[in-house]
This record gives sequence, structure tokens and C-alpha cells, in this order.
Amino acid sequence: MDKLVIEGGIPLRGTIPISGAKNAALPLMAASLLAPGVHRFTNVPRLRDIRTMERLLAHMGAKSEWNHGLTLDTASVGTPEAPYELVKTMRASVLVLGPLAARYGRAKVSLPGGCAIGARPINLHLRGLEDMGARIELEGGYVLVRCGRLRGTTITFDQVTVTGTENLMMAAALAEGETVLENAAREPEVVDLAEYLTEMGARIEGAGTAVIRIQGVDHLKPGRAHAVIPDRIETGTYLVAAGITGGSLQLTHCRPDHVDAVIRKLLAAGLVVQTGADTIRVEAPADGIRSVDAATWPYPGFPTDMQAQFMALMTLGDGVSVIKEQIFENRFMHVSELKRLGADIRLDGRSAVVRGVPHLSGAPVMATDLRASASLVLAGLAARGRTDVSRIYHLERGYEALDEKLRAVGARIWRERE
Ligand SMILES: CC(=O)N[C@H]1[C@@H](OP(=O)(O)OP(=O)(O)OC[C@H]2O[C@@H](n3ccc(=O)[nH]c3=O)[C@H](O)[C@@H]2O)O[C@H](CO)[C@@H](O)[C@@H]1O
Ligand SMILES: C=C(OP(=O)(O)O)C(=O)O
Repeated sequence: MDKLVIEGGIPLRGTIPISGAKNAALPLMAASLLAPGVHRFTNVPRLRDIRTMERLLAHMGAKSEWNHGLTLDTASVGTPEAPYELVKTMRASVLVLGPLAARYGRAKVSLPGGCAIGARPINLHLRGLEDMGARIELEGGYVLVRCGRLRGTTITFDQVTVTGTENLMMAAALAEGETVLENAAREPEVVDLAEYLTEMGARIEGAGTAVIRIQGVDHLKPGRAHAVIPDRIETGTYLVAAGITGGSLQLTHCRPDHVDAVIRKLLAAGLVVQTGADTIRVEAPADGIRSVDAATWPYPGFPTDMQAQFMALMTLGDGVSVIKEQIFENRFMHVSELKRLGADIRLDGRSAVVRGVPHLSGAPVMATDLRASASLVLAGLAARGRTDVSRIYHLERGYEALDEKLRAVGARIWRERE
């Protein structure tokens, strides 16, 4: 297994191209199950999670090929089943549930279980499918779904759920009649999925708002080649990388409007940020990082997937920052590791109270989840001396060529065998 070694303290300067969004590509790949045939996606990031979804679709009989993007042929899908071995490595596997139920009238999908950041139940996905007429049983750790054609209905989510909204939007695309999703997730990834589904022949209105209306159709067909939206969390992570190292970066191939809430926090922290049509220029503050509070919230709020990285920045702030995690009950696993690098952080329920320190010092650290790992890399880039980040398979789930991209802007970061 590899670890990342970082010699910190170098201000990053240069240009970083942003990759396609993992959390947009995964539901798009699942959507290919809704219509047998050849689906083409461009700007798909080469990541562990994407490979896992490829393997999951292959298990069902799909064929995939990389050639200037990803081609998925779902013509021979015949096993509507997601086994535990694959689901346990990637929770987003649950995204096949809605498409399989709608297209095949049956599905056997392993329950994803909890993970480092929280319990993460899928009750809202299941209840929604039941409301649409599916019979659901839990057996041997699997969700078994049986249904005739799903029926449109009104579903009001108790809580905003991103993959829940995506799953039910995909199921509703082939249902009979109208489905209304209320309190739906408004994330850009939901909009990207709705755009491709529409391209496939689905009738969807309101994606990107809290109420999505879907008129079910009898058949869907593969759409034209679809370009995955840029990764807003990767974008945010590199914005912080410039600020925390005292550097300046130009990010290209990104969507500045998708990181609005993050940019506003970074401006409050003193960073200089200028946006273009698909570029962002970011510079560290000349007079040090200002401490600011943040609270996570569904889009367009401050993303939970940026909480750990923002906390890394705040460890070097000029005062006290209170960071409140309001989406996941346990997304603070990075705190104890950041403390090993010299950060002053106290946990108080769902808040972290971060008192800025003048500098961080390198140390061996271990990551427990994807964004926690990113926060440790950021802290390591700023720290004096050497930081070893182990368990980088977490990072490989969600960051394409992270070490290469950072090296290209001057970071001293490399892989070593553990
Ligand atoms: C692949 C993907 O897109 N992953 C993202 C998605 O995860 P994911 O879609 O799994 O997260 P959700 O939006 O569903 O979770 C939001 C909250 O709702 C709760 N909940 C969710 C569903 C459910 O049936 N019951 C329930 O109680 C969750 O435990 C959590 O507390 O959105 C999260 C919140 O922005 C991000 O951190 C993840 O990166
Ligand atoms: C939590 C994340 O991913 P997942 O929902 O796949 O665990 C993430 O992308 O930060």
C-alpha cells in the first residue's frame, strides 16, 4: 500500500486543471441502466470509485471502455444485483437501486452500512420506492425490491438527500404518471443527472430547485455524449491549497458558480479570489488568514465535503473559528489527526472550535475518509517538515492525480510504499 510523503512549507504557484465530478459521474453511470444500449460520457475522472461503479455494472452484464471518455454498453445487463463486496467499498453503489427497480422490476442490492462519517441510512430511498409501489424486504444484509411498473406519487423528503433524490428521480423517469419530489436536493450533480436523463427522453422539471416534477415515460434511450460537470469539491480543495500555503493558483475547467458558498468563506478569510467563466484565480492573504466561522448545509450552503479542508485552513487563522457540521453526525475524524500536526481544536458536540496557531509541524498521520485525507494533505503542505499520510486509498476514491497536480504547482509530495 502507498502512503503520501509531503515536505511542507512551499507556497504553491501555477495552474491546476479541475477534473470531472465523481459525485456527478457515479449517478450518470447508474442512469445508463435505465436504457439498454451505448452511453458515452466525457470528462469522467479516473478514480477508484469510478472503477468500482464500472465493476458493479460489469457484474450486471454491462461492458465499459475508455476512449476519450467512458463508453458503457448496457444492452446485455441481466443480473440486477449489487453484491456486498462492491457496495462495501463504495456507498454510492446504492444509486443502482432506483434504475434497477424501474427497468427490471426487481433488484438485489447490498445494504451499504455505516461508514466513518456517520450511520448514513437509506431509509428515505426505500420509503420513496415503496410509495411508488415497490415491495421491499431486507434479507441477509440485502435490500430485495420487487415491483410492477412503478407509479408516480408525491414524495416529501424528511431530510435533504442527494443520492436519495437522484435514485428516485431515476426511478420516476420510467414510472407511470407524475412523481413530485419535494424538499429535493438542489446540488449541481442532481441537475447534471436531470440533464442527461432529459437527453435520454425523460420529462423532468425543476431540477436544481426543491421541487422536482417528473412525468414518467414508457422508454428511455441512450442520450448523446454527455460531459460530466467539473468537480466542485476538488475545486474547493485546491482553492484552500493556495491559501494555506501562502501561494497563488489559477484553476481551470471549473464552474465558479458551483463553489459560490466556498468562495464567500474564503474571501471572508482574507483570500483574494477572482472568477472567470470557467477559471478561478486565488491568492493567499498578504497579512495572514483570518478566522471565520462556517456551518455545513445542503447546496447552495457550505458543503460538508469541504468542511475538513476548510478546517485545515482555519488551523492557521488569526483567532477562533467555530465550524459546525450539520449534515453528518460524525464527520470530525480529521480533528485528532490535525492535532497531531500541531492544530488547536476542541470538539463541542457538532462543532469544532479551532484556535489558530502560528504554524503546523509535520508528523505521520492516518486518514479515515476521503475529505479527511484531503485536509491532512492540505495541512501537510503548509506544515514545517515532513508529513506522511497513510491509507491514501481514501484519497484515490475521489481525487484524480492529486500528487501529480500538486507537484506541477511546486509541492514536494511523493508516494512511498508503506
Ligand atoms: C456519491 C455522493 O453524491 N455522495 C455525496 C452525497 O452523499 P449521500 O447522498 O449519501 O448523502 P445524503 O445527502 O443522502 O445525506 C444527508 C443526510 O441525510 C441522511 N439520510 C440520507 C438518506 C436517507 O435515506 N436517510 C437519511 O437519514 C444522512 O445520514 C445524512 O445525515 O451527499 C453528501 C451530502 O452532501 C455528500 O457528503 C456526499 O459526498
Ligand atoms: C462522502 C463522500 O463520498 P461518498 O458519499 O461516496 O461516501 C465525498 O465525496 O466526500
